[in-house]
Amino acid sequence: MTAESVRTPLVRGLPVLGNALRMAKNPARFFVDCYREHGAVFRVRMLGREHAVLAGAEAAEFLGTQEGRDSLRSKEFFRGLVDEYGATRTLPGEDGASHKELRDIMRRGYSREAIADRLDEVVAITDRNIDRVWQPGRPVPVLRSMQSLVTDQLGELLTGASRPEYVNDIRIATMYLLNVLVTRSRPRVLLRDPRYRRAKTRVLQLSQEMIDDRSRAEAGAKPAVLIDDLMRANRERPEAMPDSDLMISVTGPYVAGLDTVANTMSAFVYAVLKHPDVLERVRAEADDLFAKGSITEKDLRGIPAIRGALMETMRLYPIAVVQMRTATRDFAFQGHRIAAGETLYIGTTVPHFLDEFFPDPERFDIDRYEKPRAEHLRAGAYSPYGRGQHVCLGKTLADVQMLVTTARLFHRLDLRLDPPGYELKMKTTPTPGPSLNFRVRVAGLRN
Ligand code: HEM
Repeated sequence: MTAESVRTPLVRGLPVLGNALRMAKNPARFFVDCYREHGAVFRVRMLGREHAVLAGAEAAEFLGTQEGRDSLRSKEFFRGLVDEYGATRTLPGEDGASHKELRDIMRRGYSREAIADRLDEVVAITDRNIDRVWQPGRPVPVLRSMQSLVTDQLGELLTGASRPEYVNDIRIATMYLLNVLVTRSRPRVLLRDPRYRRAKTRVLQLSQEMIDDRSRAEAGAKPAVLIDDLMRANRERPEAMPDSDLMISVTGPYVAGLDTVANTMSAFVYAVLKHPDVLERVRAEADDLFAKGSITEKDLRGIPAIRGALMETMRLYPIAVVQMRTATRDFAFQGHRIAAGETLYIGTTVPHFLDEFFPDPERFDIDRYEKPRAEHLRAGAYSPYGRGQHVCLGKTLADVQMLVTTARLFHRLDLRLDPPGYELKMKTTPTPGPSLNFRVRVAGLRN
């Protein structure tokens, strides 16, 4: 059988809508079910458009190979967003040398360096949010509270100032941009919605404010590596970072970090509260971690239960279920022919749910990641942060942020599900995560 002769199956779906409803309901489950039924390569239809899907461990590995880099690109998926903001390019939408140039400008700002020496500040920001929102006796809407907390943290760490007054605008603008322009799961006409127009204006205002504030910052101001590096590039190499691109780049941490981190930490709270044995271990470790007051990055190596619970949360509740790409040329994958110009979903998180990689995959088992099991280390098995050249630039920062924040919440608070037997409902746009009505009750302060 020649490579070109393998027929790629088309997943059955509804007229016009295709597979959109099934996918919208539970994207992770949808791609796993299709993989089980059709194998590693199949086609889906969404609202009249057909997309090829490469799924599983080999597809995840493919993203990191030279052939993968030469055959796939991200540009088309971010073009609409770049145009909407009058920019020339944006990191996730560039490929090859242009992508490397932007990634090099932003690498330091998004690295662990941005957070490593500031863990006590992360704790202090978490505490001020706990004191404001997570009060004993009160039901707490988890996702919204996490969104405020994350905005507060990322603002301080990456841009030098917290801007809680913009959290709703960032959230609304990001939602419309991802749904309409990136995933294209909603019609373009929605960009005329006054709610979006207002949020967009406010986000542009936020960008300008951040740039102006940082220009005026005096010596001794809090470090903000990312915004400083972006502004230096704008001054010294305006061809690489023109004003228009600076405006969109300074809000990058919010767009990339707000939903992803808030969703993941909300799912973490649910999963830990749902498993009393895990809760006990998480609390014990968190209490030890904060027993001596100040914490360092080294201390985070000694919290295997919290780390395991976070990794398990990211396995079972992935934020980026697939990576979207366009084929730059004709190529073959496992005998299936993909034509230049086709749009593809790379199902990198499908192995998260497969027994051959994670035995008893539905079980929330926080000990999978320690040696000798180390189930995540098998080739292509675990990809919560994506794969290949666009792999999450903020992943180390995000890991540290989430470990410290969740440890602090469980150290300080006696949280309970509200109601006690609550079963998590998920939202799927703009990114999958716990629904807005997920609440916990603060039964008391532990510390
Ligand atoms: C739970 C937390 C997070 C998850 C699951 C996550 C996941 C991802 C994934 C899957 C991608 C790749 C998308 C693709 O290939 O198309 C990505 C890219 C990116 N992420 Fe994250 N992310 C998280 C948090 C953060 C945070 C906190 C930041 C920074 C503040 C950040 C910054 C970025 C950037 C800048 C990119 C673009 C990289 C590039 O295109 O080269 N992420 N993230």
